[in-house]
Amino acid sequence: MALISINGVSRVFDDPKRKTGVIALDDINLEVQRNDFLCLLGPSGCGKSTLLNMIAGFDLPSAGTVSVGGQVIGRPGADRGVVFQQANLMPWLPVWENVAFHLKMSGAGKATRREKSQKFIDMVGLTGFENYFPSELSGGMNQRVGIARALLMNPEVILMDEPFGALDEQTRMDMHGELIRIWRESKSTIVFVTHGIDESLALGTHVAVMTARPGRIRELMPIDLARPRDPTSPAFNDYKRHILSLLRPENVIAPV
Ligand SMILES: Nc1ncnc2c1ncn2[C@@H]1O[C@H](COP(=O)(O)OP(=O)(O)OP(=O)(O)O)[C@@H](O)[C@H]1O
Repeated sequence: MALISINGVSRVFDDPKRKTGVIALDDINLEVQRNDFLCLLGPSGCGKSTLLNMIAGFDLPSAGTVSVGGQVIGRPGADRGVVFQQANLMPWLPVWENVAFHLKMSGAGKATRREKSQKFIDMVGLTGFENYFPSELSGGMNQRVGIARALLMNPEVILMDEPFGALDEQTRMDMHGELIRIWRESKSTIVFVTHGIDESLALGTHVAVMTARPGRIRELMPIDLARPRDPTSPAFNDYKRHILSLLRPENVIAPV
């Protein structure tokens, strides 16, 4: 059985100003297996975040269902960890307290929080920075704290909404390598929103290409590329050309 099942999901937002509705998602059907790394790829406004928010339980479909582990999602839960574009850390708390934030909310004592956070601080490569504050860290390091915070709850699924969108190119590429290592070590299942074709091909075991207005899945493709992935390889560029043809069907690039 798939870990995540999205069945006939549509989402219509009211637009009271224009007295009409915006069809953000139209009849989405997708399955994500345990340990998949699915990238949701598409142009701005195609409904990627809306779909991710429904898996997270922040929003509900207008029609259809989203299930995780066989349970229909109706609200957020500890089985789903979320990482946003901004790490949303508490600036007044050191790294280890930010990582253990959800444990504090559930009433765990300081010694337990400190101990449990260490494994994940080590996993994201922040050993030695436990007592630093977010303002003392780079953007990439702050995102690592956000990832460690999501991992600590041992979620079934990690949901990431353009988590590296605000990082420079070099840091983003470094973070791709780190995330793949973390994904393998933690044996997690990841759904990752991006509008970057290269990013989706660097990361995904699968890429779901979406089209805009109304948002639909144009194609779900398994990515059969060895890791570490080489963005200059012919196979990588074959995938890229195919994705471009899906995103811009009127503008197909001839093979070279
Ligand atoms: N709360 C809302 N109320 C009304 N319309 C909304 C709301 N949230 C999203 N939309 C609309 O739904 C569509 C999809 O938005 P969404 O943010 O999911 O797209 P996206 O693919 O994640 O875009 P981006 O890459 O720019 O973040 C857009 O047309 C957007 O304007």
